[in-house]
Amino acid sequence: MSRVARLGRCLFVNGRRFESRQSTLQMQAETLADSPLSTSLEPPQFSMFKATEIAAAAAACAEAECYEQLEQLKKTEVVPLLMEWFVQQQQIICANPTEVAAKLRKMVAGGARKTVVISDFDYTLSRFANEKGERLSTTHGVFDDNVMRLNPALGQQFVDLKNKYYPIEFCPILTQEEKIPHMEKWWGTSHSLIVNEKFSKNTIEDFVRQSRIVFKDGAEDFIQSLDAHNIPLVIFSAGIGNIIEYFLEQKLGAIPRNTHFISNMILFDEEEKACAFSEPLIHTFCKNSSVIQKETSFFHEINGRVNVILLGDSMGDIHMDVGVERDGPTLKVGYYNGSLDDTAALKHYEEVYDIVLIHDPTLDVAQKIVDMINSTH
Ligand SMILES: Nc1nc2c(ncn2[C@@H]2O[C@H](COP(=O)(O)O)[C@@H](O)[C@H]2O)c(=O)[nH]1
Ligand SMILES: [Mg+2]
Repeated sequence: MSRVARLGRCLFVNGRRFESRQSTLQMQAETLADSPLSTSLEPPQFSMFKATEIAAAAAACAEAECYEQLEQLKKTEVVPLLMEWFVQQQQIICANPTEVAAKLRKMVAGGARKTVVISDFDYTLSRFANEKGERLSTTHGVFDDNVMRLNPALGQQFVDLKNKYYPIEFCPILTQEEKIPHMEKWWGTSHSLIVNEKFSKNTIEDFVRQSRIVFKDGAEDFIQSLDAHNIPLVIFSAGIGNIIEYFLEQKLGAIPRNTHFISNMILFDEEEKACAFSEPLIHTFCKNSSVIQKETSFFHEINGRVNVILLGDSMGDIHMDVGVERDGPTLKVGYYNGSLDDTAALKHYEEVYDIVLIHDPTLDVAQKIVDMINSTH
């Protein structure tokens, strides 16, 4: 006759812990009902109940847990359907579908309450080019465009900086370490031009209204669907956070409650004139925990959100999840805006991003992933 005992939610038969829930459930129903429970391992209050009542409680508890796990498994049945859709899309490259499917299963099982989205802004939530293939603006680029109209000499300085440093940023030969001093020089010089000109908050808001920043198709719906399901959105940008805020206010009417920013912020004086930039400087190659203030106000909101969806367009975006304390998966979705002939660059994106989107002007993939997570809870 086997000796059966329960400790909390664990079941022991002859001292050995039973792992499988199904067999546990079956065994509990059959075994506990007629075998004397070893009271040596049972908490004293159990001794007041008859074995049959304990058996029924144990079976019910295991059944509930087993049911919950079966429900969790059912939820993840949607994952193969999404993977099938990925495979059918021309613009999607998924180098390791098995690993992506495993991450998606964990995210679906965890649900919206365990999920956080960390996204770059320039050329990730915003479009890289318009339908004619013309390059659209970054948040810094708002000054390139507008200052040229008001003060051509100063405007040319912004444009010269971009023409000099943008090729360095995306140079396939220089290492990130070799690029960093150039990035610091670019960001520092352009921020100094803005502060020295003492642009007012109103002027900058007008610049945004007249800028060539364009949301990716579906970006408004994506951001609002995250807010509707209480999924935090952390916009981690080496651009200018104020520009992103003004852009969201102008496009969405208000900044959704769930949306938070880690970015370079223009500081204004009492006359609302630009007087400084926030520290530390955030450039393309330091988008990681080293620039996150430890007591960031919204950290309490993302605490416990173990599953991360990371959206980026550059190699500098792949470590934006570093610093979020957790043990869940990060699903990295990368927008590739480069040339299809540049096979080395494309291969590099496939190595660092789980899903690579080729010249994709939409948020469709990210929306499908979030919809799947939301639909199963
Ligand atoms: N036109 C300019 N673009 C700039 C300048 N400084 C930086 N940048 C670009 O911004 C993005 C970073 O933003 P992120 O949201 O994508 O992290 C970076 O890729 C640079 O190309 C500037 O002075 N002018
Ligand atoms: Mg970007």
